[in-house]
Amino acid sequence: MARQILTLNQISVKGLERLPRDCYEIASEFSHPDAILLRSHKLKPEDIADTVLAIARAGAGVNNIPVAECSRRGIPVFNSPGANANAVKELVAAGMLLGSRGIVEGIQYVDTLAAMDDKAEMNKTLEAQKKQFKGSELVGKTLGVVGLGAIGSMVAEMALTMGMDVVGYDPALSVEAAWRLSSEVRRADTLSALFARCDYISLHLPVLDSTRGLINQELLSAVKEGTCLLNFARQEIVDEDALVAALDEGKLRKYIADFPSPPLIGRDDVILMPHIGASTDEAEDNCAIMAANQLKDFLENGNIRNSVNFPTLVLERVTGCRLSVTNENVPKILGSVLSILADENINVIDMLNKSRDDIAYNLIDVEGHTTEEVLGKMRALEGVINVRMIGDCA
Ligand SMILES: NC(=O)c1ccc[n+]([C@@H]2O[C@H](COP(=O)([O-])OP(=O)(O)OC[C@H]3O[C@@H](n4cnc5c(N)ncnc54)[C@H](O)[C@@H]3O)[C@@H](O)[C@H]2O)c1
Ligand SMILES: O=C(O)[C@H](O)COP(=O)(O)O
Repeated sequence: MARQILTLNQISVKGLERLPRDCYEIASEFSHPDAILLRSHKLKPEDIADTVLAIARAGAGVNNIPVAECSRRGIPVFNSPGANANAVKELVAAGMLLGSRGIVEGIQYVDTLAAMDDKAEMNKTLEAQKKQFKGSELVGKTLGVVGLGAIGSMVAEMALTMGMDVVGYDPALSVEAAWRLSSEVRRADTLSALFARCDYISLHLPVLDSTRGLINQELLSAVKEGTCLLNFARQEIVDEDALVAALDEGKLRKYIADFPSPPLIGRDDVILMPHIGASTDEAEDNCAIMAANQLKDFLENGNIRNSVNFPTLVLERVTGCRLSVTNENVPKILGSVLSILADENINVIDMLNKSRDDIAYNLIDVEGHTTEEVLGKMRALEGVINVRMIGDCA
């Protein structure tokens, strides 16, 4: 029977093509889907049917998904790290240029000349007025990058090639991300040290409980006078009252962001875009392909790559029948699962077990076949969250 994939946003066709129609039905309405594929749709716990085995986010941020609830229910949530990083980097480059030159103001001024039909008069007027749109160059200025993951590291690299000095701050930097980073990026030990010395600051960290409102009044009051703050990460990372105060006081010269909000719209010192950081053909394709591939491999093989709540676990198939077991990360459960198989004379050929936070996940390849009754015994064990037969088990 074909698996049903519920799409809650428009997903690039190139990604959907990874899910062949003879094995997958894809639609924006299913009452009992096997999986959900989405972008920024705000997913409520009650909208996740009991049949859902996995959720894939074609994009980076997963703050629109109730991840803790998914973990409790044993549902892996996947994202597509890095797949839209270049798109965001390019928009940040545009944002920095919009912050350094009177581009937006100049364009708006030119639009006011539409009624002037004398070309010579127009030239004379704008040559006289253009001094108000003078800016400064990025070369030699200092950019602070907060969050040096997939996007932040690319933004840092781009700024270096534009002749800027780059300072970075990331207390949770992964080893992989550190290897990607240019040695020319200088390290700030604290956020306030970064805020005190940069002409431009660009945010590239996720919104988490620990980062919500991170850019607060204390930091913004210590910012170098005339700094331009760029936020292409998430609105919630910046405390809006503190931001407005810093702009009103002239501490911040400009705020350039991908997240409009009523108190910010219409201000001369704010440039807002409608959350288009990842809206390029290339990023939409890359994210959808990565998300669909990960979903397919999970549904067909139980493998987990790029999950935000499950451990990475990939096991080559050696038999037709594979079992996946998700359980609370406590002792003895795996032993009990294996005892059930042993009692049934079912031979284990290969297996892998990994844990992450409160979740343990196991793939067990068995010889021959197994039955729903055996799985029922496993499901009845205390601490087992779900058990799935994958492949030719019946
Ligand atoms: N505007 C857009 O359309 C758009 C597109 C893609 C991503 N995003 C946002 O950008 C965020 C980053 O994306 P990414 O692909 O670079 O993710 P990533 O996971 O590769 O990098 C995030 C980095 O932030 C760091 N970090 C975590 N907490 C931090 C803290 N308190 N201070 C400083 N750094 C911290 C992490 O260690 C990591 O290195 C996403 O979570 C998403 O919210 C926005
Ligand atoms: O986190 C992300 O990947 C971005 O915010 C992109 O969101 P989108 O897929 O809705 O454009």
